[in-house]
Amino acid sequence: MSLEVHDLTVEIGGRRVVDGVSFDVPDGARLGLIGESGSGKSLTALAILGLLPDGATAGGSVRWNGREILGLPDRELAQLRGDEIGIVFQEPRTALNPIRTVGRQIAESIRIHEGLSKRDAAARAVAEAARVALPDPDRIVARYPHQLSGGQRQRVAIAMALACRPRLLIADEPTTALDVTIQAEILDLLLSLVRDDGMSLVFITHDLAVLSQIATHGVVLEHGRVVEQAPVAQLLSAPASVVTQELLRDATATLWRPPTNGSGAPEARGDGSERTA
Ligand SMILES: Nc1ncnc2c1ncn2[C@@H]1O[C@H](COP(=O)(O)OP(=O)(O)OP(=O)(O)O)[C@@H](O)[C@H]1O
Repeated sequence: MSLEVHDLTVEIGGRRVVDGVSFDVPDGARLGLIGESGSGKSLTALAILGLLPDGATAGGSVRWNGREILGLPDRELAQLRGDEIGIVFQEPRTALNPIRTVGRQIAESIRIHEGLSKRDAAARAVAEAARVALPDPDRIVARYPHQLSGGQRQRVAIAMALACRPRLLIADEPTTALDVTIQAEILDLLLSLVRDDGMSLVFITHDLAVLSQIATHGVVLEHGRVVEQAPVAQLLSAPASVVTQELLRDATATLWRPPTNGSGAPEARGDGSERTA
């Protein structure tokens, strides 16, 4: 199933904050949307998902599996989200209900979409907790979000997003709120889950180092416009735009440094699998 975004615009209060963004995500592809804060990454994702804030309007075209989904009724979009398109946001605290156990929340997202009995969904919740490598899944499902670490909460949010095996995952800065070691673990987890299922991925980040670990293709945004789009290996080794050059300079050195190939130019396999120290 493919996602085709064509000439997408978003206006808020008469201001055009996404201005003619186009990109394709073929079945199983992993694409990164990258840019500085305020460049329009989140609003692009929210427009695709039909989750724009009140007062924002979208134009252009978003086709999912050949079908236009921009402007679909809320009900149909809600069904699409969760059935076929999963979402993970930056701050798992806001995605999780503080007064429900994490097992119940995972089970609910399965029940809504698959119509399982409570008992079957509870059993599946344990399996899904194990799938995202939560420790002691049998017992952790009985805990509340505040009893988990930030990384564990993000694993729960990922379990909820992927429980119904969506074909596309949209992840908006899912590791930004976490410390560097946990960030790397969550990236590894996401990459293996996405690969195992052959899912497509749209991954939003402001960090080229993070992008290089998870995506094969990058779309660089500035002021709501695409300034460059290329395989990640090319963005790393021959960034064409000033924006990408600056993103390369600012990439988190603690996680990743471009290896030198003698000429001083960075190398990358571009499949997102390398993690050099
Ligand atoms: N609810 C809103 N009301 C008004 N303006 C908004 C709203 N949300 C975003 N904007 C504006 O739209 C522009 C793009 O915002 P967006 O959140 O998409 O950027 P971003 O690249 O995701 O940034 P960040 O990395 O900080 O999340 C920014 O100028 C922002 O100020």
